[in-house]
Amino acid sequence: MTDGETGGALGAARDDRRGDDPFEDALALANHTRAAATGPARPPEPGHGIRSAGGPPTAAPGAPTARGSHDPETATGPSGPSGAADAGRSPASAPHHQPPATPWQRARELAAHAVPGPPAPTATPLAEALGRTLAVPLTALTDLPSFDTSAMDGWAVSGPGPWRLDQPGGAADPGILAGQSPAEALQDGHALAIATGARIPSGATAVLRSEHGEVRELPGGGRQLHAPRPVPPGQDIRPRGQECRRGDHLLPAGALVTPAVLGLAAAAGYDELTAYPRPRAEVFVLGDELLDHGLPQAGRIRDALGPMLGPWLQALGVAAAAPRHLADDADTLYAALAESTADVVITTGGTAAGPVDHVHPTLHRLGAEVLVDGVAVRPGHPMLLARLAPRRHLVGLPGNPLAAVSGLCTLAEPLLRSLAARRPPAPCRTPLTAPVHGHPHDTRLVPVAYRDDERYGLTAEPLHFHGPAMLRGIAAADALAVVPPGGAQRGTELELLELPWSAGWSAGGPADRSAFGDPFGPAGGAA
Ligand SMILES: Nc1nc2c(c(=O)[nH]1)N[C@H]1C(S)=C(S)[C@@H](COP(=O)(O)OP(=O)(O)OC[C@H]3O[C@@H](n4cnc5c(N)ncnc54)[C@H](O)[C@@H]3O)O[C@H]1N2
Ligand code: MOO
Repeated sequence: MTDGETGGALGAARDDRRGDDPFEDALALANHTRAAATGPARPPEPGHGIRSAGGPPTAAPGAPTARGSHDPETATGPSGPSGAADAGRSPASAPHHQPPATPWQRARELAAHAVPGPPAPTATPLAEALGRTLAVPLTALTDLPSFDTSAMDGWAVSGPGPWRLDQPGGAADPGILAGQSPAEALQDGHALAIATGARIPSGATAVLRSEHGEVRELPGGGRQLHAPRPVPPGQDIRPRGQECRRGDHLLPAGALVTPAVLGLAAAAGYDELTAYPRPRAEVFVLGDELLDHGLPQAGRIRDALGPMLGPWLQALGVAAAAPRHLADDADTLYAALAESTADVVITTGGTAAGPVDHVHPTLHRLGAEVLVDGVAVRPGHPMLLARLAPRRHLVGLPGNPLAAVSGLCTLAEPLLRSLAARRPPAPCRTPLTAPVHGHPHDTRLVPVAYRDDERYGLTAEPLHFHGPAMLRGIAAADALAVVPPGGAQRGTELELLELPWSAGWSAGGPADRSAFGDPFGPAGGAA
């Protein structure tokens, strides 16, 4: 139903809303400045038209050959003209030829293999290594612990008790503290106060915890330490090399640098790690209707994608520049794409063939190679992937927000994962708590939340509010369920694409059902 939404009097509304608007002005200024700074848009290289590598080389038998159930007119329109002659033309005058949609799984593979591999690894200071992938194994640069260490606050003791308490600094002597190097050996029958983490003096055989010892004054002066029971040798001493020996293999190449890996690397003596660079992404948010603050008004709406995509990309280990809003203007988009040096440019909106949908014509004008032009997935089927230069790609996300999420997970995530040398996530299949309708031909991605089921363990509950323009479902979700054409019954184990921040809980919480009201009828109704 929502596939058939139309833009209506969009063009007319757009003229009305130009006016005294600070965001509009800032936008215009930013784009103007940027365009002016770069001079006239670079002309395309002669003979470069749009080169489509798209098409589904492995289309499943019986797969749809036009773009799903969409208007066949748009699926069979003529190819646009190539080269400079069509620069700046509106899509209305150069209709985009829509090739067959690529099957969803194939689209993900094409995205993952769009680059031959990650760029060369670099030495990366620990503070910048989070989220990168190790290019070489992590081996210990030192024994850990690197010296025999007291595991408790108490006394280092030598031999069986009782022990004469050494207090070279007087009665208030704190003994050996962490960070100090005891110079003198402990004599047999002697004890010395020691703190957790302090280096064990040579000659010590064990540590007696402070709560287990009793200090008694001796009649002739001095003090004696008593233990209620015998202290086994080695008690509460962490021996040197207990965790690892210098040169031990700690983690393999390909491991993700997590906060815990940073901690381990620091403990093992590293100041920098040899890791693959973070892919650099730039996000261009298209749409003159978008506001960056306040309430929607006069036909204009808030930009939901700018605030979402930066952090989402960061969660994927990407260095993402602050999203830039671009005016719905072909030359502005052309200049921004021609100028960008990012590994991956992500555009939002403008992928369809509406009056101000400039993505296809601009790729054409740039001579980009379109690798995926439409995917057999709902929502988000107008998504696209193009090669701007040998190692520079563009992912065109549809403007509808959940459709954009679908494009992000389908095309951007595998591409960025390959660039970052990240491993694919472990396959995750979970039974559904409720049936989900399917699209007749296309894969569907449906937001689901994890639920604990007494009988089945971890299950996935399909969420409502999953229309292409809605984020309410995905905001409460842990994952997107991959629903095959035709749908899935309750209890079916479906592949899940986990959201990058998912940790088995969701914003609504298992007990709160209020987020899952029903504007669409049955759970998981077809988008
Ligand atoms: N004649 C046809 N029209 C449309 C088709 C089609 O096949 N034939 N496909 C529809 C589908 S499905 C989608 S998805 C959209 C994709 O359109 P675009 O990528 O060109 O996106 P826009 O037209 O710019 O915007 C679509 C929709 O999303 C809103 N939007 C855009 N950006 C944002 C943002 N940053 N935050 C929030 N909302 C955003 C925009 O206002 C529109 O409502 O095309 C359909 N049309
Ligand atoms: O159905 Mo569109 O692909 O709104 O996402």
